Amino acid sequence: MNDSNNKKSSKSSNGKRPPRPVQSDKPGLEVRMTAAKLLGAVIDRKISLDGMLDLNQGNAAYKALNDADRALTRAILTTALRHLLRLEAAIGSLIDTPLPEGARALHHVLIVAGAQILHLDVPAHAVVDLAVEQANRDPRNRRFAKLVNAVLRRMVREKDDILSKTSEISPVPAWFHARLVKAYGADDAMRIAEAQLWPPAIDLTVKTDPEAWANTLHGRVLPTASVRLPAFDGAVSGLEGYEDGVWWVQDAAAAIPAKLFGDLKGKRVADLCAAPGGKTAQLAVAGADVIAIEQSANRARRLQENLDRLKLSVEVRQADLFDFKPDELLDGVLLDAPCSSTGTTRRHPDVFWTKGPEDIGKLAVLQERMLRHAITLVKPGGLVVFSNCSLDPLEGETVIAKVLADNPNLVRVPVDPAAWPGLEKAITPLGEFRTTPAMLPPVDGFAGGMDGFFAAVLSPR
Ligand SMILES: C[S@@+](CC[C@H](N)C(=O)[O-])C[C@H]1O[C@@H](n2cnc3c(N)ncnc32)[C@H](O)[C@@H]1O
Repeated sequence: MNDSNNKKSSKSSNGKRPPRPVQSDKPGLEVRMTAAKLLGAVIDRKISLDGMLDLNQGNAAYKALNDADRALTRAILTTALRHLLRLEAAIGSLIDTPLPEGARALHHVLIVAGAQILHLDVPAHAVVDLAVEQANRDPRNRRFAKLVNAVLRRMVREKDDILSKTSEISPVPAWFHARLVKAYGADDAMRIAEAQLWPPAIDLTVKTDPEAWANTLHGRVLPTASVRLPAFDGAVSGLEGYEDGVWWVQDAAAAIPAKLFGDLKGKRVADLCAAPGGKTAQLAVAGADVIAIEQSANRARRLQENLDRLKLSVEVRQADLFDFKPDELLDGVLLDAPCSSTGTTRRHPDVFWTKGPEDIGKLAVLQERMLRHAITLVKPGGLVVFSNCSLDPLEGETVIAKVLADNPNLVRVPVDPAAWPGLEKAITPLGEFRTTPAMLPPVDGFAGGMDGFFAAVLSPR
């Protein structure tokens, strides 16, 4: 260690002051204050939770917490966002008159406390105590401190009754629930909406021998050949095989699109929206000669780091896919297009509160443009796989139908359900993949569910 590392300095090596820890004489208070502040940023200002929880560029108060407090803050926030609508209904049922319109800070304190009382293993009396303290310390909330105390104490007493009464409410916003009903019918819509409350499992894609890795890691092999891990608390980077780069984390549904190419040995393939690279890695492991295109410089860097860990050789180009023209037409193109991500809300429960119907429409237009470009890069008889993690047909089935409608030389190559035992129900009559979070039921102590994904295969003639 060199000398400068040992000197105490109020500035970090880049000359900026390090974030100041939140001063609090009450243990646990800074966690709740940070959680309430970040909850407000998501639901009132549509700021992405992942960005705020990033350890490099994220929120200063969050970064200043210790590891255990950060984990608790994250747990409170994901729980509060998953259950937001039911928590709001619960709080509404415990007060005589609705909270004043502008009392957002008070709303956030109550939601943060409610999420812990109803869903987390935190001593309830401590939760109430901290919420009252939080209210007292904020001039906007001080006059409501007694109300906070009364509402939360009742919530503790009537927990079971509240949980049962609010279980009828769809956990997803009304605009999205209506879209689910239109696409999947009322029963499946409620099943899919409920499934977004399930904490997601961790799935791995392994380079070879999923059975052996499932044995080693006490996991189970899924119909996608992914290895699903049992619930555990630690970091995946501590598991066997991580350092050696023999597997990577990838939801089972996300592992499907790259497999739809079939045999890729010796084929020249482009992955047009590549980072962080789960699908690029699959293409390379399958023996393709891969060019990975990624527009964002940060994400292209992360893609390269991930490929380096996996010891995979891929040509990474930081570029806009619309500027990419290969010297010769390719055997295959994967377009895993940017989307509303509504299929990943178990993992990213802020999506429903940061995105709206207008985003779905805009993204569908972009996806269609991207697909029209992608099909020009492939030789006749080659394959284009189009995919994304949206649950909305506007970003999936409709994009494919529109592009097929005015390209008479383009055909859909239907996926054969017989090739996907255990996932036959995820293949539509037209031969497209449509997974939802309500698929893959829980088995033998393993969590159920998979991301909502759409994938279709096209071929120019
Ligand atoms: C859904 S993510 C891709 C996930 C990736 N396929 C995987 O499996 O890890 C979409 C990616 O497309 C990138 N992207 C968006 N617009 C792009 C464009 N015009 N050209 C190239 N990449 C783009 C985004 O930066 C993002 O990294």
